[in-house]
Amino acid sequence: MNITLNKIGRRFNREWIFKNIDYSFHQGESYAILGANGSGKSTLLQVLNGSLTPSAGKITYNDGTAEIEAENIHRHLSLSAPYLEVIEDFSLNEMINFHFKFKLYKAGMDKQAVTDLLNLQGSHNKQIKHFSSGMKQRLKLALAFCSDTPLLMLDEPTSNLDTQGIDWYLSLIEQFSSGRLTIICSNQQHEYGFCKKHISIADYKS
Ligand SMILES: Nc1ncnc2c1ncn2[C@@H]1O[C@H](COP(=O)(O)OP(=O)(O)OP(=O)(O)O)[C@@H](O)[C@H]1O
Repeated sequence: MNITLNKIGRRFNREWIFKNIDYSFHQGESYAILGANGSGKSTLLQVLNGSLTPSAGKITYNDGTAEIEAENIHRHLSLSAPYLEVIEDFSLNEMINFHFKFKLYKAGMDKQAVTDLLNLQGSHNKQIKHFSSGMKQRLKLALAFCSDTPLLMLDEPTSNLDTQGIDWYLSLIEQFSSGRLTIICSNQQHEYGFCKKHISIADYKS
């Protein structure tokens, strides 16, 4: 999947969060969207994933053979973000079943492999509302990484993770990001150190 931004801007009421972004994201590359708290990283990610419309400019998605409509881009992407909720009343088992009704497993993965990856074998029937914040974060990441989509979008991927969790996240990057277009919103170097391309929101304020 390739994404092309042509003079993209987004405002809330009268306040422009960013303006005039001309940029191309390419399949197989990893990008970090960087900036201070409140600068507009999540807003840009939401524009990129089709959940917010741009206030100016044009966004184009192309899978290498054809253009994809913005309203259909959600089928091609996996997202992990603080504002993306898991279903608290579901058990782990139900959450995994539910998620993979809409997405295919990455090659070699199935429900057992996802549970093994989470290291939560004893928690199949535990309700997600009883998970710790770190366990919930691991679940969101595992669902995103293990879904067979060309686009992987991660907003603050290591929030609520301890040192071990951060190493685990980096191992998922190694194992599951190859060949995908990966876009990460972050202001923590350990989350995006492997990204070769950086987009600084501060460059698009005027
Ligand atoms: N729905 C909304 N209505 C009005 N303003 C909004 C809305 N969503 C975001 N904003 C504003 O847009 C700006 C950018 O917010 P955004 O969440 O994109 O920043 P961020 O860089 O991701 O921040 P953080 O690092 O704290 O997560 C902030 O000033 C925020 O208050």
